[in-house]
Amino acid sequence: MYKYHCLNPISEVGLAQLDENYVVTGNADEADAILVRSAKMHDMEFSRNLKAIARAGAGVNNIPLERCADEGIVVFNTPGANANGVKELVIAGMLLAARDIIGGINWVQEYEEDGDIAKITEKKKKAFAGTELQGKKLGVIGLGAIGVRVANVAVHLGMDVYGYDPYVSVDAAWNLSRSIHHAKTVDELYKECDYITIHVPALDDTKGMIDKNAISLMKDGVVILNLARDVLVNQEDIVDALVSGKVRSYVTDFPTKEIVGVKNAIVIPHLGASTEESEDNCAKMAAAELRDFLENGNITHSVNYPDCNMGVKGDGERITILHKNIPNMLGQFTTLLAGENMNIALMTNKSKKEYAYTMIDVDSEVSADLEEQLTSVDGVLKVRVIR
Ligand SMILES: NC(=O)c1ccc[n+]([C@@H]2O[C@H](COP(=O)([O-])OP(=O)(O)OC[C@H]3O[C@@H](n4cnc5c(N)ncnc54)[C@H](O)[C@@H]3O)[C@@H](O)[C@H]2O)c1
Ligand SMILES: O=C(O)CC[C@@H](O)C(=O)O
Repeated sequence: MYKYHCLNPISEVGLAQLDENYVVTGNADEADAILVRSAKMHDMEFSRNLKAIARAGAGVNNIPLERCADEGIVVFNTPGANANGVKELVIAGMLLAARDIIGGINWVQEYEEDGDIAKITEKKKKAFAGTELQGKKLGVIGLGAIGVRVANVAVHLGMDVYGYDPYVSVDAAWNLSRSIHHAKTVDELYKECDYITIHVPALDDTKGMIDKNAISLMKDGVVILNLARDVLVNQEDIVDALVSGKVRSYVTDFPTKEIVGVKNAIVIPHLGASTEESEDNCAKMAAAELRDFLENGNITHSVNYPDCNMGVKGDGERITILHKNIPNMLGQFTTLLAGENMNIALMTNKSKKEYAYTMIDVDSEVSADLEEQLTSVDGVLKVRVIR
């Protein structure tokens, strides 16, 4: 029986996949796995029993990834599972910036009781007029699950689209419309585009990438959209640019104390992934990743350990070892198994940066003593025997 703990509400459709072998617990310290959305986990202490954290979503900047890796906790995310939801909100954001739809609706509500509303409307509506998206240049920074979808749909809206992503994956490149211009530098995109939307993770080299220097390269009256993370855009610089009129509108999914209430900031309360479909997709993928890891030891879509798959565990026992990616680990493991006269039926080892994972199927029972010896090998972070 495995225990899981939810730090945020997780869609029931996903949780339903955790069958009779799973029970929810309100106590994170006794959980084998944690499911989370945006709850901040940096200050949390993790119990030795915790094996995995699944982020039902894409961004993992709320989780201390390296500390988890050092403590032998595998962190998963759900790539692409909410990308369509975010894409649709980006398009809505562009439309809200192009015309003063929000101002117009608010104005109508003020006249709710007025019998002459139809007549006044025709007089006043010009105050809320705007422009169309067709024919405008859109720059997409980050061509991952969301960026590719936004770029492709913008092409269908008649926009001239520029994409920038120095690390674009082969899959993403295949999915990208051929009519999208490849910006070789982000500065080129800044200089060309009327709308700029950012879809990169919050990393050391992306935090604050849209600052006063970047903004100074952009066209006067540019619209910037940020449905990725607040920290990607320097908050003081964007406020200054809105006040001066250099930036016509800033659409963000991240309310901060600096941006809320600033004229021409369209601030959405982090609704990008808040659709039934995205919530279900993320929860289903997260639950499936956790099950496969807890029951078979397989790792899919981890952000701090390598992906590794030896299929469904058979009748024999499976040893899984999370360890540092340093020389001679496999040699030490196999020597210890040989010392116990154990036959290895199947073995896989994968590494990712400083961390590695070894899975070993054996034909006989793993003793507590062998488990202890494997755990004591220098560089081993966690050993688990799936029986
Ligand atoms: N508002 C929301 O509710 C919501 C929902 C999902 C994701 N997000 C945010 O959006 C981000 C992107 O999501 P995704 O699903 O598209 O992720 P993804 O991992 O599929 O794509 C990210 C892309 O950014 C690129 N990239 C990384 N560094 C870059 C740089 N310096 N310059 C240009 N490109 C760079 C990567 O190569 C990758 O292609 C997430 O990390 C998350 O922070 C927000
Ligand atoms: O869980 C959410 O609502 C937001 C998720 C989003 O920020 C993500 O990075 O996937």
